[in-house]
Amino acid sequence: MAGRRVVVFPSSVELGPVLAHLVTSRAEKAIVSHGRFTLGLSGGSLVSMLSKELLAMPDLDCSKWVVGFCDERLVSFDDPESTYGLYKSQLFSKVNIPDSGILTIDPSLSVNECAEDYTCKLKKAFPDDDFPVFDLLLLGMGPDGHTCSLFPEHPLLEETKKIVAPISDSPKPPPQRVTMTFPVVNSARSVAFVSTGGSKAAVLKEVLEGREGPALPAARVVPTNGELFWLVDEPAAASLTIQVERLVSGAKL
Ligand SMILES: O=C1O[C@H](COP(=O)(O)O)[C@@H](O)[C@H](O)[C@H]1O
Repeated sequence: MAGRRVVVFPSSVELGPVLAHLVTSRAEKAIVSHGRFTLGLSGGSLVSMLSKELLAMPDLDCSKWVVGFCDERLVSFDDPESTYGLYKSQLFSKVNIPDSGILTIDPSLSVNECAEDYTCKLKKAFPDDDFPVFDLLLLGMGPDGHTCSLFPEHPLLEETKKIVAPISDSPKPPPQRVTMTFPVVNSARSVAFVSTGGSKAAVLKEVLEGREGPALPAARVVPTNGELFWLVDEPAAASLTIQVERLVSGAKL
């Protein structure tokens, strides 16, 4: 597929620094171009890898970053399932992102109100866009092929109007979440999936090489005008037969 780069690393040890460099290089470019860097974060296994690798970057300056969440679980910020809560303790408390630059959900609201409230926050942060155009979205993929909180065979896969949607029946706990929709994901200037470990091998093959039946959610991420990276380790890539790039540490994307 044109514009998609599948990049395989021996392990997350080599992948991590390349991911951090991707983030900071897209940040520099965005700040030169339009004065700020808008970053969408996912939860799950990404949180600890990204936090560790960004904190290891020399002279990290996040003062012009605006950070949102690709999806968020509707739990209080001190719940171990809260994606914001995890980033707060592992990253935000240690870098200079202004509080006003961190766009959080309001977990005290009902799931529908929460999605509306988060939609308003994104519209305010992106007043010129019909669908927010993030400079970079970092995505994960579950072993079922979900990304954000967009799950296989769920009606939300067909959402075309909303920026943020509520979900009350997430098959992965917790059941109540809010999620960016595909129109937002596919409007981004850059999208990078991070997928590691042998538990992702079978689904990664289906997502990247196709399958019988409807495309899995992660396969529906095809940025309209943006670049798409799949950063994976050897165990996750073990079943792939497509051509991939193999990189080691020090590589730059
Ligand atoms: O529930 C979620 O899962 C996905 C994938 O997580 P991973 O631990 O398998 O990498 C994550 O991207 C999403 O943000 C999260 O809410």
